[in-house]
Amino acid sequence: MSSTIATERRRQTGVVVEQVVRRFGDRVVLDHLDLTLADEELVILLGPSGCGKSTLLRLLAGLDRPDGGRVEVPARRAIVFQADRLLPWQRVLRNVTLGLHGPDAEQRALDVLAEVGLSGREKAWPKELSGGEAQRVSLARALVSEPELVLLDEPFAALDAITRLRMHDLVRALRTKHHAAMLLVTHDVDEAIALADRIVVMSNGRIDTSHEVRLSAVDREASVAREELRARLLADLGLAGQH
Ligand SMILES: Nc1ncnc2c1ncn2[C@@H]1O[C@H](COP(=O)(O)OP(=O)(O)OP(=O)(O)O)[C@@H](O)[C@H]1O
Repeated sequence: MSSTIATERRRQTGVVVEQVVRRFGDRVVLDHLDLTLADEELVILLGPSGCGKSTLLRLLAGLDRPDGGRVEVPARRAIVFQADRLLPWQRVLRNVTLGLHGPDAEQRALDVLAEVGLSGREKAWPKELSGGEAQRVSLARALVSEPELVLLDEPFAALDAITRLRMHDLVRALRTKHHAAMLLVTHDVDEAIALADRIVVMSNGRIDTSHEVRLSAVDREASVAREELRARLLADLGLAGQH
């Protein structure tokens, strides 16, 4: 495999990461990592702290470049971070329309704010929002440009448990509507099981496909299957016996 740098963009959705290497000084954080995402697939990326999950998302977002390997991503991408990163001096609506062009930009922003349950809050300032509302604005901002790929870096980690469950329902609803592929990083095994089409685990700078899990609605609803999967994922993360 050659290690030429070739970050390609293409029209289709879906993602191909092939033999990607990223180093920081002497430290190899991504070590010939492979990952693909199919069109409209929701993949959850689990992995211990510091293993390189955010580094991979930043590469896919185009915020960083690999030292080797190949990254193919769709042209329209959006990223949602753990902290909302809203502009505090702009109202909610303007935070969503930023970077949008065209006469229908405002209407599109209002529509997507309605989808995330924030109709009527468009004139609020970010500081007036709860953590859950601010993250819903972040989701609206990500989705308003109709991305083919949405990257979510621990988007709900700072929220309380009930708000987090509501956000899971919202993500499921938004997926049906927007048809984007999604790659979501989390430390929360239950969040992974609740949302994923496929769960992948990263360790030692790679994703080991022998540990990946595909989930059907049936697996998700059958409590025995869910408990087995939970135990297995915790073991993969080196957290066996913890809850
Ligand atoms: N710009 C940078 N310069 C130097 N080192 C970096 C840089 N970005 C990331 N690293 C290092 O790369 C490693 C992986 O970081 P990364 O943030 O990708 O991990 P992570 O899996 O997302 O961790 P966490 O789950 O704790 O958020 C860390 O050791 C980090 O210090």
